[in-house]
Amino acid sequence: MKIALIAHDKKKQDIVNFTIAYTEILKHHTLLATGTTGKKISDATGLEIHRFQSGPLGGDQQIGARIADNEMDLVIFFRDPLTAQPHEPDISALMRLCDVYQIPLVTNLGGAEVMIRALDAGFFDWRKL
Ligand SMILES: O=C(CO)COP(=O)(O)O
Repeated sequence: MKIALIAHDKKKQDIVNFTIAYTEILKHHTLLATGTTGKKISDATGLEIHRFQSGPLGGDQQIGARIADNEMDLVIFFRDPLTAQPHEPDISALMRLCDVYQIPLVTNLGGAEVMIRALDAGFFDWRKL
């Protein structure tokens, strides 16, 4: 599966910890990320990650484009709900496209914990249809 990994600055340590914990599952998938998030994850885990631009510089939109092209199966996006983001329209657009194309989206650690187990259990096989 093609999985997007994104985290706002105050959530980056959370996504690093999450990917360390689930490296054994994630290494079997194609991983893509916004720039800074991807660098932190690959430095911490050694996972191979395709990195787009940083979020504020267009990375969210690049991931949105992949969704529109049916080239993304899951979006794990650790959002910071307590800090205003200069690129909020890009973030909204990315989440909107997940809804347009029925792409599973989780926006916090709790959702990600459930989704990664579902992924490992084969619950994403419908995406191959
Ligand atoms: O801002 C982001 C998502 O909206 C994340 O971008 P970075 O991973 O480049 O920090």
